[in-house]
Amino acid sequence: MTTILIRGLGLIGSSLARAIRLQDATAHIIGSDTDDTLTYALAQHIIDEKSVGLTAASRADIIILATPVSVIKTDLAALAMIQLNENVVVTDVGSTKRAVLEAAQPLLAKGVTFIGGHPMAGSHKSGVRAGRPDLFENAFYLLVPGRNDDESVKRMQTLLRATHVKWLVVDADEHDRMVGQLSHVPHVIAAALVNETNVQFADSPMALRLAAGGFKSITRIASSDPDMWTAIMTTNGDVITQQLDAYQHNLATIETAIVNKDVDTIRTFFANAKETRDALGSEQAGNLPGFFDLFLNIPDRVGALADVTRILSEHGVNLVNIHILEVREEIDGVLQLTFATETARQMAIELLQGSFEIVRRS
Ligand SMILES: NC(=O)c1ccc[n+]([C@@H]2O[C@H](COP(=O)([O-])OP(=O)(O)OC[C@H]3O[C@@H](n4cnc5c(N)ncnc54)[C@H](O)[C@@H]3O)[C@@H](O)[C@H]2O)c1
Ligand SMILES: O=C(O)C(=O)C[C@]1(C(=O)O)C=C[C@@H](O)C=C1
Repeated sequence: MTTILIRGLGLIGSSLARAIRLQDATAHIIGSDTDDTLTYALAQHIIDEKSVGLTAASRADIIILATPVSVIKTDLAALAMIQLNENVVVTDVGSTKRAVLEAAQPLLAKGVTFIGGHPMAGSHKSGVRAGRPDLFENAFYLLVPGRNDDESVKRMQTLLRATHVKWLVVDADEHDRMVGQLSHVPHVIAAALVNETNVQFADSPMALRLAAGGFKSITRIASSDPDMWTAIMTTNGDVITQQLDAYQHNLATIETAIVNKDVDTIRTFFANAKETRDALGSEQAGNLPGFFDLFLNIPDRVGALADVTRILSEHGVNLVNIHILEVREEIDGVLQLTFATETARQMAIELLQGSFEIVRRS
């Protein structure tokens, strides 16, 4: 039996737990998080045991740190003070790697195996309820081993084989530069665009509701957790600010071309971007938007819930998750339906809006 301690059972930690569980029913999964999260995770059989802080660390064969990077750093320092299992593998899922590897030095100095990890898949949603076992399927999972140790890397890959990821070993500098451009800068841009739009519409707040696919798709990630992103900005700041400078230079170039009505430059700007973006595709894992929710008022009558699922399945619309948020006797409840694609959610809206009241669209 393998004992696995997962510290932080949010989107990523609970998705890993769910995937491990699918592959290895005998694994003993211990969770460490807030009591609310642990109670939910235990009830849903995502974990087998609740624990506090790092108290279970000494019993674990693998320790997965899946909290914000700031907490991962503190935990790595604390782990260096604890007597761990001789063959333990310690890993993390943090979005930056130089700071994490630096914080792992005292642990490495004690001879403990540490392998930095970063699954390149996720969502703007957070928390244990957002996790799913297939979150990482076909996504890249970057590994930054603390020292050359192929055997430990293989052990970790075996433990996490149910994630069905594509493993890639990189060094910490390379990692932070790549994800800076591909993930961190885009999150800054999305948040800045939303904030600036808010300022521009200060005198007409209703205008934001006109936002269609363009604004929504470029700003989806602005809904991500602020604490997680603060920790990322403070641990990859030098790279991010350099890349933002280059981006601003690019913006200035297109701005000048627009002012000068320089049609050739403007066209080349869009043509180059289209060529690169088209080659990337839109449906590959790690790129998927992840979750599309729909909220319905569900009347307090026998069979109402069954009607919703029947209508959707009759039309081949797949649900990722269904969750009753409120049920009060003789009063409508709120039903949360989660879909994997925007197309599926749109179909569901069309199919259900005649029979049920749609209350919110996130
Ligand atoms: N969200 C993504 O798309 C994504 C993708 C890849 C990697 N990551 C990285 O994975 C890590 C987790 O991100 P997430 O999206 O799962 O976040 P999340 O907010 O869904 O989960 C974080 C969990 O950690 C817990 N936590 C926070 N501080 C804690 C503490 N001091 N003690 C115990 N528990 C604590 C929270 O209660 C929460 O359950 C982050 O380091 C993030 O950078 C995120
Ligand atoms: O899909 C999203 O919502 C994400 O933000 C996932 C995303 C990314 O930027 O692509 C976010 C942070 C991670 O470290 C890795 C993946």
